[in-house]
Amino acid sequence: MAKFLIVEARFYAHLNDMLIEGAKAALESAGHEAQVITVPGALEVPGAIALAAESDQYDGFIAIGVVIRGETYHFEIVAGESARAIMALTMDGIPIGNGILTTENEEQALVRADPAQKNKGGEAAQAAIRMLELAEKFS
Ligand SMILES: Nc1c(NC[C@H](O)[C@H](O)[C@H](O)CO)[nH]c(=O)[nH]c1=O
Ligand SMILES: CC(=O)[C@@H](O)COP(=O)(O)O
Repeated sequence: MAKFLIVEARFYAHLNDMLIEGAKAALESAGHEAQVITVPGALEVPGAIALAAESDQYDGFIAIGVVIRGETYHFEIVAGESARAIMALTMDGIPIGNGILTTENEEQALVRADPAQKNKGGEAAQAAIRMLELAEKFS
């Protein structure tokens, strides 16, 4: 059994609840443990993962959040920089699945957050599980 940390950017609570439900279901069905911590937004997720990875308390990580386009360029920064920083951590060998949705509107986010529809939270958890398997295989 591995220990995963779900790092959620709790900007849209009702959407996060669905994403976390899907992620936890995927982890539990694979026999793994899940804990959840919360940060304000997607820009804080990579830093929180980096801090938690440094603690050596967890085997893998799932980033959860929702970034919905508003009126300004800020969407590009939040969506792009959180993804870029998470990818950088992945390239450092930290097993991470990225379940941060980046959508044009809430309707698109709802379909992707819902475990009964596109289940992006479960998808991110499965990615993290696979990356941990590879980290163990190549260590
Ligand atoms: N607009 C969204 C944000 N913005 C907040 C940033 O992520 C960050 O918390 C702030 O800039 C302080 O550093 N975050 C989301 O997760 N989703 C959004 O739609
Ligand atoms: C993704 C965002 O940062 C967004 O929610 C902010 O909205 P706005 O660009 O209208 O300030």
